[in-house]
Amino acid sequence: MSQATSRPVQRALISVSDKSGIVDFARQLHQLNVEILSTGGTAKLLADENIPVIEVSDYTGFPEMMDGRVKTLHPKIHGGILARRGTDDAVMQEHNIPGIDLIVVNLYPFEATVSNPDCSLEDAIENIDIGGPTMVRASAKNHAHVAIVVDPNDYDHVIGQLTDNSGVIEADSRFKMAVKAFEHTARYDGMIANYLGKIVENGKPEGFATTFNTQLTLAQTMRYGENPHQNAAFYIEPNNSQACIASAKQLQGKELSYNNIADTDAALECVKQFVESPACVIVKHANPCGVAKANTLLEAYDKAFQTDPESAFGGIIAFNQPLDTVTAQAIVDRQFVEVIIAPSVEDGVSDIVAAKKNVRLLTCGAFDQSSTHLDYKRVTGGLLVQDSDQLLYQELNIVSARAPSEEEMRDMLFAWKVAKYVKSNAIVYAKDNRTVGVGAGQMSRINSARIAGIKAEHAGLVVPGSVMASDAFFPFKDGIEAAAEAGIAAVIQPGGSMRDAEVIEAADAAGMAMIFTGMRHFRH
Ligand SMILES: NC(=O)c1ncn([C@@H]2O[C@H](COP(=O)(O)O)[C@@H](O)[C@H]2O)c1NC=O
Repeated sequence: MSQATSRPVQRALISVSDKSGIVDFARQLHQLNVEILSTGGTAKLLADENIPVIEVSDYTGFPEMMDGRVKTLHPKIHGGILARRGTDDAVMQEHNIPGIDLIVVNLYPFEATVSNPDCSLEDAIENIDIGGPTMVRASAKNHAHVAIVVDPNDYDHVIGQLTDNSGVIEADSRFKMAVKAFEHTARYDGMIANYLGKIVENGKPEGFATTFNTQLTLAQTMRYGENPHQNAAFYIEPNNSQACIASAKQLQGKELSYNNIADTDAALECVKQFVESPACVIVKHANPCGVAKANTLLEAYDKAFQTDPESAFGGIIAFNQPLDTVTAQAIVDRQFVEVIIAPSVEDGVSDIVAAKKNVRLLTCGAFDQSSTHLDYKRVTGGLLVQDSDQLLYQELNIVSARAPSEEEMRDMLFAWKVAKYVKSNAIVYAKDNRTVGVGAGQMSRINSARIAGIKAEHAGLVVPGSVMASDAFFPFKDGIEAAAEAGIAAVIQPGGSMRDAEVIEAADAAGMAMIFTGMRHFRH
């Protein structure tokens, strides 16, 4: 942090596009005897509110020109901001450059402008603020002497500082606001580069930008990462309004760990798929180990738990509807759980979960099914970026001789949704809207099928009559034969193998119904 100046603020420059709160703020500055300089639109607003203000054009002797492209870009402004008080006093005097001690700027709304699909390239370019970021960066650089405010939420803090410290803004505050200012301009330039880096010949943005710029904010540092010898932190995206782990509210319990966050994300994203009736997903090590939907949340939880009680121990439980007291009580009475997350909790739930003070209870708000985002995966030396896997199937094509029954069809669609959230190779056995066995993350599909069978056996669940979902096609008929032997009645899979004919033949030989979805759901 640079050495503090203890000079009171005498002069402020205010130039804002987002004018919320500015009138009150400026009025208070005036009452504190701060002289206010301001640009056209802001100056007019303040003058209309009877706040004494000097227009920047009068101050510099230069009119605002070129449709606002040049307003504050003048040595009298930038000298006043950048001058090192004590070091540059003589030169300031020589060129008649008074110091400007407080800069209040927010930028042309580039992000909002380009979020309109009809925005032209010309409009976008005119909304690239030049004078604003120049003042923001200059004052942030010279935070030893100057305070920069880019966030209307900081107006009260600044007034508090000026009032409490006889007109001085403390060094610590100036430094923090300077960091915020550089974050602000970095994000702003990142958005511009992302937008322009996507522009194709017709002047419209398309596809992926030539560089990847994003700004995530530190939400939490952790005691450790995936393992105790790894340092870790959680960064979140700005302005996130969707129901997700990044915006979830923790009502009680220990601090979320790295693995808690990853697993809660997996559980929540899986349960979000079930909209029509109460559903529960229990996740262990990023894979659903029990999923069910039912008439009540309690029944859904009970069925999900029964799939794999062994694995559910220490699991993460996600619900798609407000958590009620009966279900909360059942969880607390029955099992060790790391995290419980639901859109909201009913009255009394927090008191029940409080009996287990370490259990993390989170709410995430109502689900918005329409929200889409990009998925990122770090590889050494790079980042893989893709659309998130939002779709479910391309078709539901009955390829077997026998058509599935209504119940089989229902269970196959249920199992298919779950399989999307199981690490590949994924095999999900299901019956009556609940998982019967889940085989996850195996290097061969047949082994995932075997594991699903073993899981069902351990839980004492009956496989015969269940359906099977496979996240990708069966390369050989052996997977189908093994499933038939276990008593699987119907199979849902993408299809598309070179040996589809053999696979279908094996299903027909076993009297199984088989659906091709035409869409694969690998998850690595
Ligand atoms: N060109 C300049 O010298 C300049 N100086 C400040 N601005 C911006 O003008 C806006 C405020 O304009 P007004 O006060 O006229 O509403 C602010 O967002 C500020 O960042 C400028 N505009 C764009 O670059």
